[in-house]
Amino acid sequence: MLLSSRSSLEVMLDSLRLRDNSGESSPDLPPALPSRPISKARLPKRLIRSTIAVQHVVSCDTSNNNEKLDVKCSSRSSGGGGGCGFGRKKMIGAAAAATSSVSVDSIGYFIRNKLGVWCKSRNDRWELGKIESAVGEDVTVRVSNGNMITVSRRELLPANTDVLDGVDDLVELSYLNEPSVLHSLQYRYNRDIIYSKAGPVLLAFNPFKDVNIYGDDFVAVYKEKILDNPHVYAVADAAYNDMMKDGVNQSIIISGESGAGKTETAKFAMQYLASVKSQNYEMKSKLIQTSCILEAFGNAKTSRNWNSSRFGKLIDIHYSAEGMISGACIQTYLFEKSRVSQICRGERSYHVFYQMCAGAPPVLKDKLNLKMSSEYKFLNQSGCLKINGVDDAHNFIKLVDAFDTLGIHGLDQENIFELLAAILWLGNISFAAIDEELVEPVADEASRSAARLMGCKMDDLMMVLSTNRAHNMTEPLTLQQATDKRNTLANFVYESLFNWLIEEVNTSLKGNTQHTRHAISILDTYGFESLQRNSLQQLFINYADERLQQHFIRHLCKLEQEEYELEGIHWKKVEFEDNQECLDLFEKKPMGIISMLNECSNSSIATDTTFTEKIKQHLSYNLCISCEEGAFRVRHYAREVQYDASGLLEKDSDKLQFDTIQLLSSCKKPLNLSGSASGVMNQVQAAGQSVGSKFMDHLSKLINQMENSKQHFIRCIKPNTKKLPGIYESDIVWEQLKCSQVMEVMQISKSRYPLRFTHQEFASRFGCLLSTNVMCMDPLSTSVAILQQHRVPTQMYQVGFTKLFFRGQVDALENLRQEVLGSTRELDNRFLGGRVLVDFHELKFGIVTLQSFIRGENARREFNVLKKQNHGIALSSLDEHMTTVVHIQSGTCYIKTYGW
Ligand SMILES: Nc1ncnc2c1ncn2[C@@H]1O[C@H](COP(=O)(O)OP(=O)(O)OP(=O)(O)O)[C@@H](O)[C@H]1O
Repeated sequence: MLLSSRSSLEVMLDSLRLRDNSGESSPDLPPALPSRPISKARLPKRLIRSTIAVQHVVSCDTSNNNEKLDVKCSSRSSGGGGGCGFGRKKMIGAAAAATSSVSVDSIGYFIRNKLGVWCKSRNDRWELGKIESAVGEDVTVRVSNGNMITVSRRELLPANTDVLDGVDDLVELSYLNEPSVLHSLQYRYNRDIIYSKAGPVLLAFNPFKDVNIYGDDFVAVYKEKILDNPHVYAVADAAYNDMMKDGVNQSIIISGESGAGKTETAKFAMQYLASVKSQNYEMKSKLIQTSCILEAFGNAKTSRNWNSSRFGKLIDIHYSAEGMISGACIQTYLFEKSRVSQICRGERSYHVFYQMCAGAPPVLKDKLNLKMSSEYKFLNQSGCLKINGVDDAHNFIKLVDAFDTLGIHGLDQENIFELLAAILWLGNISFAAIDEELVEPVADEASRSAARLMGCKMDDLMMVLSTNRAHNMTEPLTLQQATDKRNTLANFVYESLFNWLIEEVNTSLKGNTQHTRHAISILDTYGFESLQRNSLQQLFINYADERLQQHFIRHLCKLEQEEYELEGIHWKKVEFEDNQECLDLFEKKPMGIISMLNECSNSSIATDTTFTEKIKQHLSYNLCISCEEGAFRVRHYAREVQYDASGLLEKDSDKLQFDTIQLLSSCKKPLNLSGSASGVMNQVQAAGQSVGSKFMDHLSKLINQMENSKQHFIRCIKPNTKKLPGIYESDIVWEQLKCSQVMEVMQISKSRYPLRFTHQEFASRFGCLLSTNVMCMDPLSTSVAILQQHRVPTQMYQVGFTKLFFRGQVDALENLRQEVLGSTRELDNRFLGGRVLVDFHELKFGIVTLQSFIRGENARREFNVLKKQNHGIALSSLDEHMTTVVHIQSGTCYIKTYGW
């Protein structure tokens, strides 16, 4: 019964070659992709195959009936593209997938079967209805409120049967078009079901209210697998289990617009991961309290979010081999320090300033000469001091609690508050004119308090704020120069304080590194930003977002499809928008935006204008950029943004004046924050690396870290711009789904093969199920033999050059394997135990002797070979029709039979 080791491989390669040459499927190969079975839903009796291809107009016949349903794709824009060419180009994927229309041939079918359709009403909203009649191009649809709407038949889209309303995974929908996906998500959102799956991606809607689905009880329910519906806890649980099972680092990548809920989602994920093994209570509470400190110092009210994170962060949670938390580490990037001195109308500076002013006890207030927040220019300039429903004084108490939990002791806390107060007083330093143009700082309460709290001499501070000193020359300052210098100093002190705090937090979370085996990282990214005036901060935020989007599509669209192609399996390619061109714009060396910025900000003669000219000269070939007077526009994957060039070079070089560095180094504070910060600054300046190039390196490291881990993606969605519960704005939701290419990811997921084994893995895992001699067969032949022998339906898998691809789990095979292993392990245990072992030897030799009498030499020889292998166990048995040799080695059971 030995199978030839060459034949199946050769046959497969031949058939693949044949197929490639002829363009047709070989009969030896599994059939083309079947429709994915719909698990929860009952399909309409007449099954309609819904192959919606993107980009090109395609038509597919109904597979099970005589009537024809054509599903066509058009590249009609459905708004939001911002009117730019790039935006329209983007519609190729998502919009095309979303506009598959009900064609002429199928109208009759829809009428007869009373099937639902989507059509757009005059106010541009999707309406669900049933076709009443069709005349020529026009179709009359009765929509759900009873009204009749007449639309062109090309504008109709098929609707899913209502059995599919609110499915957990959108991939289960028969029709993945815009209104169907939006309807399904709205159906869930209206019922406070905020999590849904889009294939491998978890969609998390911001409910803007408490939905009571978090906390210890819910953690327990997901830990025990009592619930398995989509939830951030389920994602965290999968990451934890994968880490324990495969011994591989994991990462949870959370993305979405500002205010979409990334930080909250990251906190829930962290809460779960800190609780999954609850023995290390101290580390758990430290980890949870970290958020309180990070948010106080790094979050602020913006126009989009009352608690917006003004930095990106990656939290690594470390685990021991037993799955216990052994420590954690936080990396931050792109901290927005300019917010300290400049805030837009209606926004706030960092929460901690308001918390301190409202909640500091009288003794501390006296020490800091602290006033109400309304008395500080840095805080009152925006006209917004309070946030509805937020108690700053109470949050101050919570912050001090968090400091205590993390072991940041009293003296350090006091120094932190002194520096915060110093910053506020710096902002109140005013300038008096000394002639028509030049100014000097006023020696008043503000400058005295700032100098005292920073620990420097008042005169030194006054000198720095009245002159620029370079190359032994002293130049007086204009009002603008003096104000900028003061603000730069304040921003720098705050940033140094923030960095120092992160280091302190990391020291506290370090734990026992000796016990660390693996880590789960949570990435809470900066959301894409397009403000009225966009400068360096937005340029880098949007570059980072672009880079992470590339990572997202690379993993979920590109690599997956490339693997199918490389493996030579049947696959209908889904087109998606690759943002590589836009990334090249930033990353190319030496002529990308970041390299050119770096070069210009290190040059003494370059200006913002020469920088934009350079962009124009060297990058105009790239379709993603266009230049204007004093600005340039970048066509990002999300939308087009105009960046103001003024001040870019100065912000990118981030240089402190030499006299400012000297001032900071002279500060005598126990924390020596400013001193250590100026040391770092010197190094940076010496290396000549601008903010942008440093950030690009940092981001590359971050992405590499992700690449070396198993990734789990969460996309947060903002249901409305009003930041209110219960409001679902379809166009806002669609814009977010479309930009992030979630539609394309779903298209791929709908027909993907989620489970895959190399031929070797499959053969060694399931070889024990083969009743033929597998020892001499190559892994591919073994794999094919297993699949054939166990009659795995050919629609469920495809055989690639090096791997087997499965549509779903191979539960049946797994169960069989468990049975075989279970019974052999039992034998194993029994035979290995004392007396039984003696019985086994007697039995074994009895069998062998008997066998050699009856069966000839074949099986006996095989058995003897196995017997000689010390690490295995072999057992031979005999029945009426065949002899079986069972060999257990390294946990795998091999069964060979020799027939009569
Ligand atoms: N799952 C949730 N349950 C309840 N409220 C939520 C949830 N997610 C978000 N929110 C609410 O929305 C607000 C904004 O969320 P969050 O700060 O997490 O957004 P973000 O995407 O991190 O924004 P940014 O990019 O500006 O930092 C939260 O402060 C909270 O009020």
